[in-house]
Amino acid sequence: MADIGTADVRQYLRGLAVFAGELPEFDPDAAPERPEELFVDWLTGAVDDGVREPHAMTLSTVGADGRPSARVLLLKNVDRHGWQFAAGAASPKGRDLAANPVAALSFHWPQQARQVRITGTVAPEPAERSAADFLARSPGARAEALAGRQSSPLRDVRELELATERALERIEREPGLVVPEWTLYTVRAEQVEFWQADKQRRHTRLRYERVGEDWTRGQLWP
Ligand SMILES: Cc1cc2nc3c(=O)[nH]c(=O)nc-3n(C[C@H](O)[C@H](O)[C@H](O)COP(=O)(O)O)c2cc1C
Repeated sequence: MADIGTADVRQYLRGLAVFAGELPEFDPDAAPERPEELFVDWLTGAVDDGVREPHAMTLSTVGADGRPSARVLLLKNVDRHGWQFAAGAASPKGRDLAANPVAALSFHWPQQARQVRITGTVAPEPAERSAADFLARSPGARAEALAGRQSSPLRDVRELELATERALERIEREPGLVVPEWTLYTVRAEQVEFWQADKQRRHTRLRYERVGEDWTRGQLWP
């Protein structure tokens, strides 16, 4: 690991590689009519190139106080209805979404120097779909959700250990148990931008914009 003092960080960052390696082609004129089709194409390309956790994305929300907040989540599904993720409704992000049902999602696949940016409105799915998502999680992940209190201050690690242990026991006793606040959310995209880096900085940007149930698309200046 490099040993750098804080005074040298600027220089150190300047020396790091960006858009290294071979970059894929992106022809915006050949792009499909719908953004979810291109998204799945890029996602599978990221998987093929060995991107770790290619389905991890940054979810940005806005709180009741107007302040933004961002964190990484896993994508659960994408289809013509939108991009889905799951989270606790009582968590800070769940509370943000209740106050302001809008969000931005961003994906970054460094091996291909690609980025996808999505903005839209967010709606919870019906309880039975959220329950199905919950039951598909591993026992450990279900126990974590059952223990609850996500993002509240942890004063004693033993309290967490005890709560997780109890939650795991309960899940073993009641395998069909569902945490009601576990929610599958769908982002109904209004804009989806596909960004492909170019080593010469002539990046290619294609933005889709929703028009009812259809989409228009056009390129943006880099
Ligand atoms: C790769 C990765 C995947 C994650 N997936 C999820 C997820 O699917 N759902 C979730 O609630 N939190 C997930 N997290 C944790 C969140 O980033 C976050 O710490 C947590 O949800 C609390 O966020 P909040 O305080 O803004 O509500 C993930 C974190 C990482 C690094």
